[in-house]
Amino acid sequence: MALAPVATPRHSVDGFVQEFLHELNTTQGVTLSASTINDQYKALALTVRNYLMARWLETTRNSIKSKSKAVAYLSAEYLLGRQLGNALLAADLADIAQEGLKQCGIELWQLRAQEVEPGLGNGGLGRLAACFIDSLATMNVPSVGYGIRYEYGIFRQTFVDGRQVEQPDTWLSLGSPWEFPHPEAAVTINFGGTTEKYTDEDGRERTRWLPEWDVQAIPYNYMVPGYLNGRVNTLRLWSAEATRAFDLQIFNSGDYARAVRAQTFAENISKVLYPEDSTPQGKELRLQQQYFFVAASIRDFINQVLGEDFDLHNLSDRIIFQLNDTHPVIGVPELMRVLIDEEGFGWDEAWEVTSKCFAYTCHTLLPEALEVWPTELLGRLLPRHLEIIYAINDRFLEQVRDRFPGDEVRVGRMSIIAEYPERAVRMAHLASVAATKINGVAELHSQLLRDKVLKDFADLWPEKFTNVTNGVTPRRFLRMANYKLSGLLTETIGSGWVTDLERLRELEPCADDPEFREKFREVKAFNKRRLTNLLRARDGIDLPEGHMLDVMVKRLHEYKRQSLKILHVISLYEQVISGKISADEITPRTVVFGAKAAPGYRLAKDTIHLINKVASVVNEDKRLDGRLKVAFPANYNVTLAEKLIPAADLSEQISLAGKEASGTGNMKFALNGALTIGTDDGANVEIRELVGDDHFFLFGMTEPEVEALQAKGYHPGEYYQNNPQLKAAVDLIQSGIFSGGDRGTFDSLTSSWLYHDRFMVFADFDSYIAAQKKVEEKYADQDAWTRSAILNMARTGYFSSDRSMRDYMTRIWNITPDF
Ligand SMILES: CCc1ccc([C@H](C)CC(=O)N[C@@H]2O[C@H](CO)[C@@H](O)[C@H](O)[C@H]2O)cc1
Repeated sequence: MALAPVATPRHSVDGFVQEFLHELNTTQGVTLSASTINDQYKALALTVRNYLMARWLETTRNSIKSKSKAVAYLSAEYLLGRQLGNALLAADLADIAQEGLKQCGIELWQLRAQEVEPGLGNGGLGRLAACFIDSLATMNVPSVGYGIRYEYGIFRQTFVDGRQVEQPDTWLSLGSPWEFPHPEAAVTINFGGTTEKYTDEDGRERTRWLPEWDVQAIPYNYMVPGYLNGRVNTLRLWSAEATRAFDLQIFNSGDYARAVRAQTFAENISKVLYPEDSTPQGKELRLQQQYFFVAASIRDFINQVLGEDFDLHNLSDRIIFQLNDTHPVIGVPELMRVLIDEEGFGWDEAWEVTSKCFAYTCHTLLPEALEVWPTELLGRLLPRHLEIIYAINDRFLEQVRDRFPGDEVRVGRMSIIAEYPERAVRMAHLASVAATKINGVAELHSQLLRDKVLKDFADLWPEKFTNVTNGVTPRRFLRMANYKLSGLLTETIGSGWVTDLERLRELEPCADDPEFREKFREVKAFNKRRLTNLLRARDGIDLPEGHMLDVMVKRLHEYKRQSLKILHVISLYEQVISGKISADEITPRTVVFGAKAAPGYRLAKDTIHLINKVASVVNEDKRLDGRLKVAFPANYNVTLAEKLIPAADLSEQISLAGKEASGTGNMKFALNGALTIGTDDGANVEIRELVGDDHFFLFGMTEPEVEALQAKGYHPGEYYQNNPQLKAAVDLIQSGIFSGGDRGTFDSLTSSWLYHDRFMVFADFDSYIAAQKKVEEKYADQDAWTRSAILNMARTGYFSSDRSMRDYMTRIWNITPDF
């Protein structure tokens, strides 16, 4: 008996209101008059879900029915941002909801403000994953995102006396209306124990894993709606629960704590996101998290999509697992274990399949960010996987010796197993051996991977290496975050740009149109007023009228050089209070920072402290006549980015060349009509090539120049001694003026600069200051500035994550969208 397809509510104000009130009454169990904002928000979310449900079920049914190849995006992080606005957009419900709610006496923006964003990521890598799954859905690509449903996401940042203090991220405290738990599809995940050899019924020598303990991986599904295309893909996040939640015997023996210990122990696995984004702490729980979600995802895809009668020899015809950095690479020995130990494949048979099922994206250039797991730890937690990794390595090193006979130094360098300082597994080497394709995230980055970080592997397998420059979704970071600009774009070139961002090119002629420039400036002014209202209400920060907004928002890390930005501010301040320049020589500017520091990253936290202390002095010093301000709203996240980026005039992308793999904030700012001051690093290079040198403030050493200076020997103290402006700025910090007269407060920072300065802040200082002069000169000519801003927008359509997905499909996945 054919079931009727799920009814979608009527796409009208009445249909919407009816559905909303129905959800308010039946699901929230309240009347409109008695409902709280949270009730109304929940009911609205449920209503929007209902408009998307039919297409979600349809998409899921088709993806299981279709025999076409799909992508499984494996990522330990997804920085999703708020869901309501994006769902309203995808379902083309924003206007209807606005009107319908108004009829109910409710303001849509108030309900949107009720949503706590799922902060299931640290920064660039996590947000990129979120942009990518949005593009995969909008481009009709059969795909599923797999990850971890952390109970606590990235910490909430507060400032106490200018210092970062972390608060737990209780994003689930009011429940999340966007998740669909499926405990019936739980997967058992094993840990610990030993392995044993045995002879199977066919007399073959086999190995089996005898795990010591296990947990349940419970899948929670999230909708990933395509933009106005009737498709809804799925994001499947795993949550850990104890297999035996409660031990009644132990409870009855009165040892209540031990009775529930298994539960707490198990739950710990998906309890909290590790807040580091570049220096792995090597904690066992982190490895448990990685194996937990990857093993569940592989088993889930085989069970739920392929089904038990699927011949796994053909697995690579149906799936490609994209490894979002090395965090999910334990999936390689896991798939080998499943094929050999559970499916009875021989080694070569299993490797034949496995080595066609994975692709690896590297997101970093910092050696310390490359994960290595001590064999002691990995062997204790996953004894069978360590055996398999050793076997993979043995066969790999045979290949290396064949190709480079007698070159044992190379063998040692390339081995998946490091012997020093302790025996450990190099996860980037394992990924490079197993992956069909290895890509960096910007052209310069991919080149540096080939020439340096993974050179040995590029020499061995040049065909494996490719590049896919990052991108950002134009739905969230333009259409939704900057709706005033979107309106101007659509009225000027039509609405096609939302799914075909290169269409922005059609705006180029508008740069020479004074009328359009005026409209563009009105939009920017609107966005600035909106930000001003937000920061006043959110942080008690007052943004002065008519200032250039100079914005630096990204994780706090020495290589990103927030220190260079604050030294610029301190230098301007020093010159005024020392009378070298008068305040009116300064272009009215507010420098806006947004940045979280990993809790254990001392110098990063000291930099936050310095920035806040400089702000509290500079913002109150009348001698500046209010022409230079510093604003540092706390808890920078996706929601704040959506308000900050559209309001920005100047985008700070000032990392030391050769350190930032790509950057994605740089793309969001350019697309929202901000000009970039930046080094030739990461994707800045490609942004500058596309927008043109006249519309980009380039400064600093190039990557080869950095290498050369490093090789020659870099002595930051000399730059300090020989550069009076730099010296005056550093001395002002050491004077104690920003620390209530205490001269030593920032010694950790100033001494790290004077004696190490690993990221060459002093070496690039002069060039940076000179570029900032050019910024001031250009900003004085608002028409020239606006013209450049429009050209930045018109020429950066390339940085759509839709284009990135097209590149992955053609260069790595060999997949074509479902049409
Ligand atoms: C602690 C282990 C660890 C190490 C590295 C990472 C990430 C790879 C760091 C990260 O987010 N990298 C950023 O990835 C972005 C997306 O490709 C790039 O645009 C940024 O340049 C890069 O820093 C997370 C956690």
